[in-house]
Amino acid sequence: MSGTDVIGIIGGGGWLGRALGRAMLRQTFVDPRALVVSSRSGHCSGYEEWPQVRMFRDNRALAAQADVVVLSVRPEDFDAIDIQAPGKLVISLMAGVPANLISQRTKSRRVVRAMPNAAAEIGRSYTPWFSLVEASAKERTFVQSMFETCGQADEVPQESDIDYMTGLTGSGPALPALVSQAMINHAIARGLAPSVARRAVKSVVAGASQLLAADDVDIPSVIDTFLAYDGTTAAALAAMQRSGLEPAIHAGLEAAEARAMSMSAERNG
Ligand SMILES: NC(=O)c1ccc[n+]([C@@H]2O[C@H](COP(=O)([O-])OP(=O)(O)OC[C@H]3O[C@@H](n4cnc5c(N)ncnc54)[C@H](OP(=O)(O)O)[C@@H]3O)[C@@H](O)[C@H]2O)c1
Ligand code: PRO
Repeated sequence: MSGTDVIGIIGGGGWLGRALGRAMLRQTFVDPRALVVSSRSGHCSGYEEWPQVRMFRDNRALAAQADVVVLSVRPEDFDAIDIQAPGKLVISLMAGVPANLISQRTKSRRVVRAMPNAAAEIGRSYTPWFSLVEASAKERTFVQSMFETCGQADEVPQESDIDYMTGLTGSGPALPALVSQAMINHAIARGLAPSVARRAVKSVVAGASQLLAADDVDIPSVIDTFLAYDGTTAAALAAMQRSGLEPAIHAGLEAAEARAMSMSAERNG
């Protein structure tokens, strides 16, 4: 792997493909002349600032030009992707498509499965990744650095970790979104102006996220501190626990994992 490798993103105009492509360009991880992207129409929006990025309709042509192929189409669209990439590094962002199947179809053993999330758009994804065959030190550095252009990343030792984390971190941003929506709904029902309710909740959730993200902040200690204070916050937390918040979150994570596993199982036949 080298800094001059051509990177091709199949589905490079989609939500995640575009977020990754733009992050790599912004962070100068890839030169715009070394980025190729594809869509069914042959045009991908989001790259206007980098006119040297090449756009393809034909995925075989893209794969022929690229040293590294990123698969960022929806899982159900994978069947229509007919590329040969023997010896090339193939990085899939798809949920529920097993690495072995990707390897079989692309004719490459060098397959990595990664699971970024919607915060890639603002450079705040968390991306676990798994390599089907043991990656070389150069490949590891390349993949890790690629995903660090849009947030934090970690290699994980087994593919089942990716299926689990498809829910935990891939779908993860949707969980606080749902909690936020519940808070907004409550505030509006109690008579707050919707604009004030939305602004208040967004501000609280964004502020809390930054507070919790600090390296020296330990989440269980934060909860213990609120409980020990024994005031209104402790009352809220205790009532939420009694109402089954934790089982509800666990059920959500298990449902996402089960969906990822059943998608994989269906594809493995
Ligand atoms: N969004 C997330 O937060 C997220 C998080 C983790 C993982 N993922 C995974 O990332 C993948 C992409 O998700 P997404 O949310 O970015 O979906 P998306 O917004 O629908 O993007 C997929 C793109 O693939 C393109 N495409 C479909 N068939 C194609 C083909 N034959 N050749 C070239 N391009 C093709 C589509 O573009 P045209 O219709 O213009 O061709 C579309 O823009 C999925 O497999 C998903 O499981 C997504
Ligand atoms: N977003 C995609 C989905 O909802 C994959 C993980 C997160 O299926």
